[in-house]
Amino acid sequence: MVLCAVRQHLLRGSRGAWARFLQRQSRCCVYSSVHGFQQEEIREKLQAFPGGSIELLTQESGLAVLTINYPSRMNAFSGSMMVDLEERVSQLEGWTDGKGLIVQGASGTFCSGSDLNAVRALSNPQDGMKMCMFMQNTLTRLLRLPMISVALVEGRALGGGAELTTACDFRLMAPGSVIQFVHKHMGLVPGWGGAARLVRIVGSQNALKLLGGAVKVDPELALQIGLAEEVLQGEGAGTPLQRAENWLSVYTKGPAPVIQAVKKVVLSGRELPLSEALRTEKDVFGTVWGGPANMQALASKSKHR
Ligand SMILES: CCC(=O)SCCNC(=O)CCNC(=O)[C@H](O)C(C)(C)COP(=O)(O)OP(=O)(O)OC[C@H]1O[C@@H](n2cnc3c(N)ncnc32)[C@H](O)[C@@H]1OP(=O)(O)O
Repeated sequence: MVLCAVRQHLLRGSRGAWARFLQRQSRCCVYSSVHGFQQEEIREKLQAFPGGSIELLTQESGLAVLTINYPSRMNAFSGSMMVDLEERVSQLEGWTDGKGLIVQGASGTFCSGSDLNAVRALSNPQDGMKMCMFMQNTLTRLLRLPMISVALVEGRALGGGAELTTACDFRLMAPGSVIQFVHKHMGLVPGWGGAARLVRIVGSQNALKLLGGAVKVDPELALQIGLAEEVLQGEGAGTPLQRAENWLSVYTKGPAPVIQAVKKVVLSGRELPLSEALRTEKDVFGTVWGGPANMQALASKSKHR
């Protein structure tokens, strides 16, 4: 009832207020203090395991590139990189011009999972669960960003690195690259939300095979089961990053509010029960209906031949 009143008020009020309301909704995390999760406490623990960085480059075109950068450890995630990632995701949430995001690893390889040195030091179940909640919150927010995201996989995406690829809308693989959920070999299962997302991407049968067999997924198999969208072929066609940018630009062409609306309606269809998804779709529709792009298209009497 109260929410309805707020919604009506916002609808009657500015379009910006409603957009901000929707944005806040998409920032909701999986875990909060209600679940015994104390963000600051775990941040402090993670910061005690430094090394590497997460770099964010935003471009005027509305595309951003997020780079996992710890080449001397094959881009494994140190504790401070987990905190960095959370901060970069916050920055992206506030980027009103954002339309597309490419997540890549530095120096020709994607990510070798969590830093095993940090894993050894945090090996008690309580700390492990806290790290897991922190990463689930961050990766859920990454997947829910109102922009179309791509994991550009070169080299290896192992363990948590494989999980990270599933927190993007699409996976593009370079020839010779591998995605491998190695968790079973480590006596583990995914904990960063990778299993839940994998089931939604490739179905439960394929997910069982990939996790149960710790299968090395090459580009051919990834295409076959729907884990990857494309293999970035062609030596002369620029760097893998340029090829990924070209691939993504097809889907991010157009005004930011429209591209963001596209992502929001697909996201709600993916995550919400049908009635709720339909209501969200209506709300998002209301943010673009009569908006500048819509008015311009009407004025130019655009044809779609
Ligand atoms: C969430 C659950 C998880 O993510 S559990 C972590 C899962 N990942 C792993 O177990 C990866 C273990 N590493 C490997 O299998 C190999 O190092 C891979 C990545 C295949 C690379 O092999 P190779 O090309 O021969 O290089 P290398 O072994 O000499 O590695 C270079 C340096 O990088 C390091 N490294 C690699 N991965 C990690 C990691 N996850 N954590 C910490 N350090 C890692 C290696 O130890 C090696 O370091 P150094 O040169 O010996 O000092």
